[in-house]
Amino acid sequence: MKQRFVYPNDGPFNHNFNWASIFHFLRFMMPYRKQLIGVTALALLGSVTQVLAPAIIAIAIDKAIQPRDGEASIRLLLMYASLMIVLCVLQMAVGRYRIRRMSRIGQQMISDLRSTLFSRIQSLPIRYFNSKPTGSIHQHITGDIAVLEDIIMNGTITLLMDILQLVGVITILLIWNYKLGALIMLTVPLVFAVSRFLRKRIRVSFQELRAKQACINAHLNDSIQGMKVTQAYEQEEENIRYFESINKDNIRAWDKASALNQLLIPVIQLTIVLGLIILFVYGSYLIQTGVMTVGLFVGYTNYIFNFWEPVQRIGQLYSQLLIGMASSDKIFGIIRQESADPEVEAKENISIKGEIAFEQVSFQYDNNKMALQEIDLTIKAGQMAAFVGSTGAGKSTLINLLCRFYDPDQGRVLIDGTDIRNIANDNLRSQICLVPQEPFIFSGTIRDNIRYGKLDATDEEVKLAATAVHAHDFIMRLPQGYDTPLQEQGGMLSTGQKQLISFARAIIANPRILILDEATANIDTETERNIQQALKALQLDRTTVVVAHRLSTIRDADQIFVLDHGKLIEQGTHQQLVHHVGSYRQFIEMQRYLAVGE
Ligand SMILES: Nc1ncnc2c1ncn2[C@@H]1O[C@H](COP(=O)(O)OP(=O)(O)OP(=O)(O)O)[C@@H](O)[C@H]1O
Repeated sequence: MKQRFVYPNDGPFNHNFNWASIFHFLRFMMPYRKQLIGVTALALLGSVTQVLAPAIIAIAIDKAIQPRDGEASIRLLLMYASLMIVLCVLQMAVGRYRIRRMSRIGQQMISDLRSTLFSRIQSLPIRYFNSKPTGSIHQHITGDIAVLEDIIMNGTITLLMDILQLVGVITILLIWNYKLGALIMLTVPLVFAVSRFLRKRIRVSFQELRAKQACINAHLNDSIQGMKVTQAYEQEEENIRYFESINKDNIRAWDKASALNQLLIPVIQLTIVLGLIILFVYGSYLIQTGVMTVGLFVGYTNYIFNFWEPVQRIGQLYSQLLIGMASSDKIFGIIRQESADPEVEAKENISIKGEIAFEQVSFQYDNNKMALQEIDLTIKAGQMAAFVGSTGAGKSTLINLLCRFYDPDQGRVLIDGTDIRNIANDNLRSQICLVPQEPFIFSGTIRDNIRYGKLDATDEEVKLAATAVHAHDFIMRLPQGYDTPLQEQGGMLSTGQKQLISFARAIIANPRILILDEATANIDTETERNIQQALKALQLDRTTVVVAHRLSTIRDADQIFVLDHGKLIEQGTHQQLVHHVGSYRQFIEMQRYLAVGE
């Protein structure tokens, strides 16, 4: 099927172990070290009982069953049986307690990790989000964390117990009869060779599986966000078909990965049979020659299974560890990312008056195309300035630099004469407020949405802000007024109403510099009038920068800057610019023409 959607892959995971991630993971475990040592001790106890059981059976056969000493044998047998019962009960009790403790520690660790990851994501530079599909970030917070959760809760402790069991079994096998022990383990290199052969293939196949899952996530995200467009263009069937195809790809990738992962099992079963043959041939000889007892022979039979069982589990855990390694690589990769403002302590905290200056500013995004070239402009404190220009001219890019979502490649952006790179981001952003083109509505009430601009605002302040931007009347007409719950993206509100709410949110924040990325959407005349009046209220007593699409909004602007292909080509007041033959005049004429046409 033709690839309709392109979701960037997270990149291959080529190495077996990324030491930086392992180190980071261990550092992350440090606060839990005492609890983990406790759980490890319990695991050790569990393994000891597991390892001792076949030895006790072997001794019971040799010392109590074989001698047939009547009552003395029965007493000994009862003693060994009681020992076995005590060991089993101990193993069960310790196992249950260990699992409960480990789940609690694991949950705490995962909860900490999730919070650390979430707070790191909050402080990442905007550039990071441009290069990542939202679905892939979801995958890290949900899917990758779930993988690590599984490994922390089950994988690590099982691995530890299996290793302890192996060490115990090997020690006993060699102590009892080192020649027989060594012979039985002759097949170990064969298993290693096969697992080495499979390792790379398993890794690649699990990596493919992960990529398919990320693709499903990304497509789900796109489909839900773009539902209106999908339904408007009747693309539902096509979307379902595409989803089914990537869903099938996912199943195929899973089949392949799990088939490869299972390949080790028959090899291990074969080695168990080989081990048993060696034991039966050489063991019988040792019994005949009196070197070995029947009890030890039975003990060896049990230990052969006890030896290969953990090897098989470790083999299967290996692929789980590889997936976990890929997940931890992604998670700690994000945590290691530099935040948008890494040297925050060294920065100035200033009280902003509101003068803005761009000094010889040039900038390009990652696509190497110049978005801004040598921009020089100054906006005095308290002025209203407007950026005008055709689509792609660089207006939003200027705003992005002013909010410090990006830093210029050349030149400086200054506020009150200070380079904004020297102002702490939270200090800067607490005094700058951006009202984006697409007003964002969070899940919550209207009151919560307005209060987002000032979390400790009183109900009265919320009402005052809404009144100032002419939103109060429409809010009061809603059934629950300010307590009307809004779903994400504010589905029940009109575009204009959403915009008024985001204006109220801005005015309640009372910033020194207000940036308005004006909506391009057509709105009715009444809402337009409301918005015009709201804008006037917003501009009082602060510097305002407007990215203007409707030129009617900026007639009174103190300065208008006209951009074209990233360059500043005209500047002045409306009066100055309309009397000059240039781009601004062309825009005005074009809008007049379109308005008459309507
Ligand atoms: N995130 C980005 N990554 C790469 N290039 C970008 C990005 N955002 C914008 N650009 C490019 O930078 C240039 C300026 O874009 P910008 O968004 O600043 O224009 P604009 O004047 O605000 O346009 P519009 O009026 O359509 O919003 C364009 O060529 C655009 O393709």
